[in-house]
Amino acid sequence: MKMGAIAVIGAGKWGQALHFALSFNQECYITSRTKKNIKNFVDLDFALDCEYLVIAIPAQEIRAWLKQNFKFKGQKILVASKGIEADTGAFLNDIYSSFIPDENIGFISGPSFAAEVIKALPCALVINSVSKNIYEEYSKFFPNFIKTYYSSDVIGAEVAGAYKNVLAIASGICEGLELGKNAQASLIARGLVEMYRFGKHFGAKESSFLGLSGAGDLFLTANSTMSRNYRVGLGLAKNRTLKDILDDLGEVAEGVKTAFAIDKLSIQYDIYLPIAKEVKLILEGKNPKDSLKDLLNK
Ligand SMILES: NC(=O)C1=CN([C@@H]2O[C@H](COP(=O)(O)OP(=O)(O)OC[C@H]3O[C@@H](n4cnc5c(N)ncnc54)[C@H](O)[C@@H]3O)[C@@H](O)[C@H]2O)C=CC1
Ligand SMILES: O=C(CO)COP(=O)(O)O
Repeated sequence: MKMGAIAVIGAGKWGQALHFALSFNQECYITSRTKKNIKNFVDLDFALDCEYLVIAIPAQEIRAWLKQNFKFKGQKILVASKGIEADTGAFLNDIYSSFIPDENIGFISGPSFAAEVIKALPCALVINSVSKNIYEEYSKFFPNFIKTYYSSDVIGAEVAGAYKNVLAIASGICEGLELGKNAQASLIARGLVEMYRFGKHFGAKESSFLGLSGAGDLFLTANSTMSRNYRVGLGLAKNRTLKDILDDLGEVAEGVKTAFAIDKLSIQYDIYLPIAKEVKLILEGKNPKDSLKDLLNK
């Protein structure tokens, strides 16, 4: 194994932004399914032999990708994806845990549009891991325009990062329906309560929802057309079909599949999640105006 070497796996928007940021203090490699003209682009085998691996592929692809490609030989993983597996309702940490010991896994969370990170604009992020060593080792790799914090609340970070994408869809719908800023702020605030209720069920800490991973990322994503999930919501409110919206987007909007995962878990564990439920129903074709009426009267 190449000790001390770092590689990013997945050269989408976030993978490329992280590669850019992680190249400030050291050489950082990057790989993806198709060859790209990026500095230090390497093949997958070269990347998998690095001690530090930042994985930025869509949540729904992770299990199959790990099965097909990954062999654990002591690598330290930083998970950059935000989502819950739709088919099973599995959290990403559970998926990674069956391939890699928990002490070798960290999750990066917090408000971070790739388009701003790749311009070296400042932001603050959280590295979440049961092992503080993972935070200490990874935080040294980050450039000085990114401040990193440590948290051991892996499930809190995971839930917050995944749930805010669903709420960003709801917030985009709110703007698309021209319901006004009062409605949008009400939706986001109730969304925060809802995602904490969900997280608490799985043992997440309240502090994660009050900080960068929860409120920070939610306020960012649910207030900006820079968010792909928000733009999905805008399209749904304008009665565009989901297929049409996603074809146009050409990038992943994790909230779409995650809405189904959350709904599955909400039924399985009997957790009251009215906003996520309506997002899932709208994705299945319910008229957003009917969802609004139902939310106001619940
Ligand atoms: N774009 C952003 O601002 C941020 C994105 N994220 C998260 O990072 C993850 C990736 O997002 P983006 O890079 O923005 O998406 P993207 O749509 O720009 O790129 C996804 C990349 O994953 C690759 N990919 C897809 N399926 C794959 C597979 N089976 N095996 C290997 N590679 C595969 C694609 O080729 C593509 O390069 C998502 O979970 C997203 O929520 C997190 C923070 C910020
Ligand atoms: O997670 C993000 C910012 O923190 C990116 O959000 P979108 O995937 O909605 O663009």
